[in-house]
Amino acid sequence: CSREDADIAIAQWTQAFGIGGNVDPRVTINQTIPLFVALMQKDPAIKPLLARVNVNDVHSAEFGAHVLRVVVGFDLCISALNDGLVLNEITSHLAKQHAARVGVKREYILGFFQATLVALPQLADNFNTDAWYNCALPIFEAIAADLH
Ligand code: HEM
Repeated sequence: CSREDADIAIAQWTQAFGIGGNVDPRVTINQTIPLFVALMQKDPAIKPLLARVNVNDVHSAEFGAHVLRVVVGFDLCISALNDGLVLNEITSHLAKQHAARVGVKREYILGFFQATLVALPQLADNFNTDAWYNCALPIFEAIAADLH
């Protein structure tokens, strides 16, 4: 993840999900819900893990709040791409939070990376797959580091 890759990944993520700009957070939430829905269709074992955040109604305020926590958490990571020490602190914290949730598997987090690969080209101009692989994939891997 070169400095150039990082800058591209940050810019395209920000454009697509609108965090840090003037985009209504409801837009961000509505764009992210289908990623979780696709993940759960692929692997139904994910659904019970999200029962506490009202996954039975993905358009509920509770599920929206959960999705926003995920996006904001990921945004913190992406925004720290040019500061390895900070990035490491954030991903370590996220890794611990997920390791504490029994049933969350490494493949779910990596599946979420794949879901972003499908969604981002539709949301960002001239989406750069290489930059996303080089810079975003290591973030997902770091979040999954303590999972099996
Ligand atoms: C880049 C990807 C992800 C990020 C940045 C992320 C971030 C977060 C954050 C910030 C929380 C709240 C933690 C807390 O307050 O304790 C959370 C909770 C959680 N995440 Fe993730 N998450 C990601 C992907 C996933 C995926 C793919 C799954 C699939 C199973 C998942 C499962 C959970 C569960 C089960 C919780 C707890 C829900 C609850 O409050 O009951 N996460 N995540």
